[in-house]
Amino acid sequence: MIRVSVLGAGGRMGTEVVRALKDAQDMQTALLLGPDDDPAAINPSNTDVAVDFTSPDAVLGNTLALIGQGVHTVIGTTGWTKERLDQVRQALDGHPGLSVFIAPNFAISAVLADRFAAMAARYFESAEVVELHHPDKVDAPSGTALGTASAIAEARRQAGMGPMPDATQQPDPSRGRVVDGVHVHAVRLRGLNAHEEILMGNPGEQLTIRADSFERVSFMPGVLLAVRRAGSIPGLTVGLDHYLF
Ligand SMILES: NC(=O)C1=CN([C@@H]2O[C@H](COP(=O)(O)OP(=O)(O)OC[C@H]3O[C@@H](n4cnc5c(N)ncnc54)[C@H](OP(=O)(O)O)[C@@H]3O)[C@@H](O)[C@H]2O)C=CC1
Ligand SMILES: O=C(O)C1=N[C@H](C(=O)O)C[C@H](O)C1
Repeated sequence: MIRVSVLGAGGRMGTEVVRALKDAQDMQTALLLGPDDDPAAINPSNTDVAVDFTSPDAVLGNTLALIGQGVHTVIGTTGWTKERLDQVRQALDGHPGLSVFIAPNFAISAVLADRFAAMAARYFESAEVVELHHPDKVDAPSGTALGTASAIAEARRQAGMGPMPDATQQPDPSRGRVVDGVHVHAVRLRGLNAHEEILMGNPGEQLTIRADSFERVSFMPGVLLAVRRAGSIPGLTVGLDHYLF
């Protein structure tokens, strides 16, 4: 049995993870932590894998604490930057064999959408990303959209493509956040869950790639896969594609 502790267990994702763990034959819940609990309560004597769905403010501190405790960690929480990832890598240096796995998105639809976007990017002059979420989400743009934009930018770089056409000139234009040269737009609307649309255009044609997570259960197969694979790739791994393709 894999003993799994959950940080953020009372949240929207944490609740769903606890439910999924109860249904998984090969897993058992260990500690369930909320914002007032000390992540250092989690250690190898009570936990094989810790899962974090907390908040962008809390996740780095939790991760460093869990590395210090020598516990494999699976993270869905957003808020990662290059600098923060470097801090995790540095902390892992002293812990050979330990793994930290971060997935901006655990839904297969979103992972595939990203992959398709990276494949398509070199063939289109223009590309923009629109993410649409429930209005209780604290960060914008979504971690998924940031990853998608970077993947598109990298594919364009590899293909030797220049900047996208854009004649916008007014002093205070509304064109979303520019991530690595790719415009990313965020919609917050009651009734939505988690959705992403990747738009690509050429003269006279357009490709739209869309992923919809209507319910949080859509993330659970990916979370359970990452828990089962914890420790299989030592160090820091970002993206469910590492376990899927
Ligand atoms: N990778 C993926 O596939 C997905 C990622 N996410 C990401 O997961 C994160 C959580 O989302 P969601 O569940 O909707 O958010 P919620 O706000 O519903 O849940 C977060 C929970 O974490 C708790 N919390 C905050 N700080 C700490 C802490 N230091 N230690 C333990 N618990 C803490 C909160 O408590 P309190 O409310 O009392 O502060 C809350 O219960 C977000 O970053 C979101 O973007 C979401 C869906 C899918
Ligand atoms: O907060 C959410 O809900 C989600 N967050 C993740 C993100 O920011 O990409 C994943 C998914 O979009 C749902």
